[in-house]
Amino acid sequence: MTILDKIVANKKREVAAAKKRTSYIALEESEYFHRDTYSFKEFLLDPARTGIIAEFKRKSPSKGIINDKVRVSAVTTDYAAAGASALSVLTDRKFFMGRKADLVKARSVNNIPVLRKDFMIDEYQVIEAKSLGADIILLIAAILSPAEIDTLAKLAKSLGLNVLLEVHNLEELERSINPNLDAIGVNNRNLADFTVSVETSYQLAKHIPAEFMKISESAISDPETIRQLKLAGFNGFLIGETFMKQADPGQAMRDFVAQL
Ligand SMILES: O=C(O)c1ccccc1NCC(=O)[C@H](O)[C@H](O)COP(=O)(O)O
Repeated sequence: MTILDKIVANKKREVAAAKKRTSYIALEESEYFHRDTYSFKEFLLDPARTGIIAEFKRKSPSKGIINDKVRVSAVTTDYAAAGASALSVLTDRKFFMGRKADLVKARSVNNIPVLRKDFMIDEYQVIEAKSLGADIILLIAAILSPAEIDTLAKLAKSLGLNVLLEVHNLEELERSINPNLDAIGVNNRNLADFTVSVETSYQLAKHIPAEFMKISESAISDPETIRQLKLAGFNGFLIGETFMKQADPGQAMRDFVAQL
C-alpha cells in the first residue's frame, strides 16, 4: 500500500464520520457558504502579485514535522502582505497536521483566494470546502477517475469555487482534462515515492491547453526556478516547505520575493 493509498483510505473514513457529525444542511448554513469567491485567475494574473500560492503546512509524509510552532493567522497574513496570489491551507489532520479550523481562520483574516489543500474524493468535501471559506479546491488526478473529476468539478463550479487539477505525468493530464477546470497544477513531487524534480513541470508545460492557468507545485526553493518556470509559461507557483521550514515563514517569503 502506498502512502497515497493510506491517505485515501483514511480520508474515506474521515468523510464518513464528518457526514454523521455535520449534515449538508448545517454546512449550507455556514456564514461562508453563500459568499462570492475570489477569482483564482484574476489574482494569478495581477501584475502587482507574485504568482506564488503560499502554503501553510505543519507536517508532511515526506518530511515529518516541518513547523508546528507558528500560527495560521500570522503566517497567512504575512504571506498575503508579501505578495502571495493565493494561500494554500492543508486541512488533512492525520498526515499533514492540518485542521479545517485553519482554513476558517485563514479565510477570516485574508482577502485573497484560499485553496483547500486536501484529498477530495467525495462531493461532501466540496460543499464543506465552500462552507469553510475556500475559493479553490484541489482535484488530484492520481486518486480520481475522469468521471469523478467531472462530477466534483461541476459541483465546485456550481458553488462558485475555482478548480485546480493536479497531475504528475502526461497520461494523468490527457485522461483528466475537463472544461470545468480553471487551472492545471503539475506536481513536481511523485506522490508514490516522494522523489522531486522540477523537470516534470518543464516537460508537461507544452501539453497543457492555453485556456488553463498553469501551476507548478512542490520543491520550489529558489527565485531563479520561478523565473525559469515563468519562461516556460507557468502562472502560479505552489510553495510550502521552503517558507514553512523557517522559524518565521512570512519573513522567509519576503526575503524570497525580494530576489524575484
Ligand atoms: O508533501 C508531501 O510529502 C506530500 C506527500 C503525499 C501527498 C502530498 C504531499 N504534499 C502535498 C503537496 O502537494 C505540497 O504540500 C505542495 O505542493 C507544496 O510542496 P512543497 O513546496 O515541496 O512543500
